[in-house]
Amino acid sequence: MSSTEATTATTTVAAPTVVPVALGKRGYDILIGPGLIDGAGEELARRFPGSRYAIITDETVAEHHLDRLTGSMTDAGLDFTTVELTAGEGSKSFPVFESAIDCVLSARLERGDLLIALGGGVIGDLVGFVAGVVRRGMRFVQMPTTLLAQVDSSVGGKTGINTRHGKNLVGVFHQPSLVLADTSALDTLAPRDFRAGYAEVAKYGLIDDPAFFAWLEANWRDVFSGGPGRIEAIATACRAKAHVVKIDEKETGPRALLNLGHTFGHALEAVTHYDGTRLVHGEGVAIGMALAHEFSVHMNLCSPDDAARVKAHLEAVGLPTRLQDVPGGVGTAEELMQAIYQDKKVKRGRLTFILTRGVGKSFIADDVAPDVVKAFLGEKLRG
Ligand SMILES: NC(=O)c1ccc[n+]([C@@H]2O[C@H](COP(=O)([O-])OP(=O)(O)OC[C@H]3O[C@@H](n4cnc5c(N)ncnc54)[C@H](O)[C@@H]3O)[C@@H](O)[C@H]2O)c1
Ligand SMILES: O=C(O)C(=O)C[C@@H](O)[C@H](O)[C@H](O)COP(=O)(O)O
Ligand SMILES: [Zn+2]
Repeated sequence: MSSTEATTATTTVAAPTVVPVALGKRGYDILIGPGLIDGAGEELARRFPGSRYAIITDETVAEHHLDRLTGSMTDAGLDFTTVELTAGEGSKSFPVFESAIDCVLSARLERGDLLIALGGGVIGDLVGFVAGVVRRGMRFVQMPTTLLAQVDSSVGGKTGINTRHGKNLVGVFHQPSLVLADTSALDTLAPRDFRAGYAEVAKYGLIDDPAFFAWLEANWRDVFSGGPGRIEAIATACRAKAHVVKIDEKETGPRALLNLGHTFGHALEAVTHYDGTRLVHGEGVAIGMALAHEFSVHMNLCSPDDAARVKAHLEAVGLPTRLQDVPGGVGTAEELMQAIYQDKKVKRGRLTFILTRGVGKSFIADDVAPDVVKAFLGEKLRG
């Protein structure tokens, strides 16, 4: 055999992009790239020697990606148990929270062990909350498998569940110990869920990065088709979020900017009873961001051209932008206002909104007059 024939073919996997979240003792790395689930066992064994794990996922994600993770963890000699929950927003609820806790305790995981959230934002928010309270705080690893989770929910430590009163009303700030964003997991994601996650990507441009928004307008097809722009967009979003979380971990100030589009969006999710067939979070955020720009025009803060530009881009990628786009309707302006009053940004009964002076010029507006918001919503409901 010649030396050329003897050479073993090796697959070169590009090193992941690493984005640090600089929070001192609570700091951690976000690793972004393809194949990270397959290499997770080794990564975990190196970073958390001697630990046991509970992998918590949903049934859809399990079907596509659980074997890759359990195979890798078995190869690395790790001890773990797995829990599969029902997919969808309904799992961010007290009954599912309780049953997840029961599984973790039944497996006798100790405080120093780790939970692994393998899934989208629903699994990440729920598992983070379980980790935050079981034995008064366990460590957890985020393995986000949706675009939304890779660019937003897996980073920053906001965890929690919904109640009939509103979105994310019960939860804790609890930072993960590591985020492994395997971009190849996105290949199995339904187009609707990919689009919904894109709304949160566009959000970073609209908050304070007009160049990123312009880049997305030019490159969104590459992001959707899985070209090199996809990892670039995810890394840009993670860097932006890591920066905001570093300067304001518990949202006493600028972190509220990450709520652009969410005051309206969360109200829409609440009035549609978190029914993911009618509206998913990212779609609510897309409508909410379009409304936030139109409301800013209504308040003479933003030019109609900028609001139209934002709406045009969201519509170009196939996202909804109007109240009328929600199947089955969204109720009355009064019903939406009741939901808006449960927003966590309400201070002493006064409404806070993220408004804008144009693309990439968002700001926090305290004390927005409720009758002006209600009149605006009434106008929008009339079409
Ligand atoms: N904590 C935060 O900072 C934060 C930020 C943004 C959103 N969120 C929350 O995130 C949630 C929305 O997250 P989401 O959009 O990821 O929804 P999700 O977790 O419900 O996932 C969407 C759907 O995709 C499926 N799925 C996930 N990964 C898949 C894959 N790789 N292949 C095939 N199917 C896959 C899921 O089973 C589900 O049916 C909302 O509850 C929202 O409030 C939290
Ligand atoms: O991380 C944040 O801060 C955000 O606001 C990100 C949002 O995209 C996310 O939907 C978050 O869960 C909303 O926070 P909430 O405090 O309004 O529940
Ligand atoms: Zn969001």
